[in-house]
Amino acid sequence: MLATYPYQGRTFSFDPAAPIDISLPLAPGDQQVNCFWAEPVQFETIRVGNFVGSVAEGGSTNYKRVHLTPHGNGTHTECYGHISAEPSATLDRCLRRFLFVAKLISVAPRRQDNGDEVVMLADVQVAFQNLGSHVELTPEALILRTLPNDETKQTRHYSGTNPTYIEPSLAQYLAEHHVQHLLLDLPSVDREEDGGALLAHHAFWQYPHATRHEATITELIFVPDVVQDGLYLLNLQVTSSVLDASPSKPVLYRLI
Ligand SMILES: N[C@@H](CC(=O)c1ccccc1NC=O)C(=O)O
Repeated sequence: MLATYPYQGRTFSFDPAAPIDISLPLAPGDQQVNCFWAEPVQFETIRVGNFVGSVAEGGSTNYKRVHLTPHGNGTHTECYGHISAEPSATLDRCLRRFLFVAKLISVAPRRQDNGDEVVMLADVQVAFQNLGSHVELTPEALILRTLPNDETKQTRHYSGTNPTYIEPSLAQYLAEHHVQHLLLDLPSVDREEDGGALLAHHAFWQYPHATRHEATITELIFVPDVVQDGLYLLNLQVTSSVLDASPSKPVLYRLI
């Protein structure tokens, strides 16, 4: 059974029973994706008096404390609070809608003279054109799958490896075209070590001169090869943490 979704004067259809989860799991141990020198996720069994929060150890319930670093462990979504001192710049205030029309494109980064691998604006523009159908449709969200798309992206330890990032002019272009949400399979839109410049973050949020308060960036997604480039309905879910970032669960539905 198909459901319909209206967008820019058209009616699209999607199958609610066919979700495509593009988040990475949050699990303890060193088999998980990791970046920015974060400690691995930890789930700690709570013990109080005779109580043990582990059914395996004889307790009545599982009851654990979670230790995690949103920017360093797994799929996460952030708002401009990532680069702002404003106390009100928290994701729970910025992200108030959870369904968006998204385009998924695949782009290979280009090696720069200094050895950096960078996703270039020109290549993204070509990929947009190559989508064929719905070329004229400006999406609310852009999902960037970098090539090659090997499975190791799900478990990579990125810290200290100078991972791929995006050209700041690409972030600027997305802001100018009112793309509110950027999702990508990299640890950051900016260079791992850039002296605190964070040029693409600033360009995407137009911070601080014309801050795009509702715009978000989602990092460390993984889009399997079987998912084709094209038009999707994106359901972007986060925790209600009062923080600049949250672990997140982006889920796609193919739009037809
Ligand atoms: N590149 C920045 C650091 C940075 O971007 C960052 C540091 C810790 C956690 C997350 C970061 N950026 C993520 O988007 C710098 O060199 O200061």
